[in-house]
Amino acid sequence: MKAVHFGAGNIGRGFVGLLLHDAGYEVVFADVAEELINRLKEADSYAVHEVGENPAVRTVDNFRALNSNAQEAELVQEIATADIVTTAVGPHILKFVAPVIAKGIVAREPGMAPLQVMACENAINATDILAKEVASQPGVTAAVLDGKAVFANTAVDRIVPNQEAGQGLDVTVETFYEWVIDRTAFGDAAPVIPGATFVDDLSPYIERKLFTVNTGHASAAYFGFEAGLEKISEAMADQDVAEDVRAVLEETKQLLVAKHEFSNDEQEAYVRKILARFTNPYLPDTVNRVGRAPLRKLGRHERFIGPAAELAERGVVPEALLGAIASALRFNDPADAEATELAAILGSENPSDATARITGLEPGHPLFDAVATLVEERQAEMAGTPA
Ligand SMILES: NC(=O)c1ccc[n+]([C@@H]2O[C@H](COP(=O)([O-])OP(=O)(O)OC[C@H]3O[C@@H](n4cnc5c(N)ncnc54)[C@H](O)[C@@H]3O)[C@@H](O)[C@H]2O)c1
Ligand SMILES: O=P(O)(O)OC[C@@H](O)[C@@H](O)[C@H](O)[C@H](O)CO
Repeated sequence: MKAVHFGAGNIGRGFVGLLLHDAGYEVVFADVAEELINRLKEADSYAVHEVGENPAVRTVDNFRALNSNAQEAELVQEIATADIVTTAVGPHILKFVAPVIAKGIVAREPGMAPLQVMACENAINATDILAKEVASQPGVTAAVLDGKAVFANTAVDRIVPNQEAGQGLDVTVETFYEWVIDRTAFGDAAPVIPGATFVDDLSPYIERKLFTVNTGHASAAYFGFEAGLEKISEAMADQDVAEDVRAVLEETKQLLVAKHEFSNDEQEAYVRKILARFTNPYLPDTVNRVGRAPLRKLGRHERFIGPAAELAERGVVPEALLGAIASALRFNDPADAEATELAAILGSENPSDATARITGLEPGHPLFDAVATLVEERQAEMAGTPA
């Protein structure tokens, strides 16, 4: 069995690659980072260090690696003969990996089992985004894809921080993990991945994950950044930050319980478990990594505006989420390209236009004015004049 995995970064090596390896797949990593790919080509194995409660070291071997820019022809052949394709590249990168995936699908021999494609990104229905990109490639139609590939949405959860320099290919991760996969896409031929959970309806799981783990995580990052703290565990040790994060997760809990079939007690237990994960002192995770790409995180269906908009539509003023959104607007890490772009938008557009551009909210939406007020306040702060 063979899997081609795009993105040999933190979650690629520390989670998806590990679980596919443990499921018996040979993994072909495809990445654009030349040095990383060369290291993978030269290595026979790497170690995944699981830190926290019940620490363990796992070994990943039986992999190969390809540079997806320089070795496209080889990559097409690997995809043409693979059982599975997964990605962990970031939601905005899916459009760049779609062309080679499309070529690989088109090159599959008639009679082969369909390629099973799963995007493992932090976004609602990321695989649908990838499938749409694949289907829009020249020469690819629904008829061409029919029978040659199936696309399944997934939710992936494991905190994998940026790795220390000098660690080589080895990855430090938390012990917890969860990979939930939409079973319905596969008919009766779902892959066997012992570490994954297959469900008939993914939407409660992906929303619970994104609006609890990622909403809470990003809140800790932005509140922590504002407080001048470096690590997520330090942010969570700060009483004010911890209380603010808790308040945000109370609001998303309210939405998730109202919307899905999670009981209040079940969601409360989930929240507590997630908060405990953020405090893991063995995990060197930073507010800069977790807060990365604030424009993506402030998107319409993302971890802040998504739940806040739905609460507002239900007549609830999401005070704590608005506090986190205000904090996200202040994330001005100079090393983050999206933080720079965010500052440029705030510096050049009126509050209403900037709100629409940053969040995708439409004027007239019940959340719009509250966010526009935060935008205006942030603009005044940046200009050094009170709003
Ligand atoms: N790190 C985590 O804790 C975690 C957990 C769950 C989900 N995720 C999601 O997984 C995805 C990847 O996150 P990460 O933390 O591993 O990031 P990362 O930056 O460590 O890894 C991304 C990798 O993708 C590669 N890449 C970029 N463009 C590419 C292209 N065109 N073709 C092939 N490879 C390309 C990069 O070189 C990099 O190695 C994101 O969507 C993230 O939200 C991350
Ligand atoms: O990957 P992002 O940028 O969407 O979010 C940053 C972190 O919150 C994220 O990577 C978490 O560590 C992960 O989602 C945990 O499962």
